[in-house]
Amino acid sequence: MAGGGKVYSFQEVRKHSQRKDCWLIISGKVYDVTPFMEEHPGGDEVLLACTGKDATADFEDIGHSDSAKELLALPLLLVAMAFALQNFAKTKTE
Ligand code: HEM
Repeated sequence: MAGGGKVYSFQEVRKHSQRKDCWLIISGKVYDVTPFMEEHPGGDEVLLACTGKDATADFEDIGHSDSAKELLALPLLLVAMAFALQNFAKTKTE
């Protein structure tokens, strides 16, 4: 969550709608997905397309796996690092 438990107005969240500064609203929580943009398996474009609005339906409708949903409870910087490591390991074993 961006800011750990802070309450944001929609106007404030909407200011963060760029590739290098991207916040998403999912199920009433604000996520700073900036560090996750490059590592998101669905790509950064879909994330960008979901800024500045409630992205809950988009997140649900795509049919994310249970493990993808569980990632929402973790700091996205750590999630991004884990994905980067996983991809790096793949390039070493292929
Ligand atoms: C912080 C929020 C998000 C996280 C942690 C996340 C995580 C993931 C993960 C782990 C996958 C791999 C497939 C899976 O396990 O389900 C995935 C795929 C995908 N995600 Fe997300 N996602 C997020 C937000 C979104 C949003 C808002 C959209 C907008 C529609 C989206 C669209 C997609 C798409 C299109 C795929 C590819 C599906 C496929 O090719 O199988 N994601 N995401």
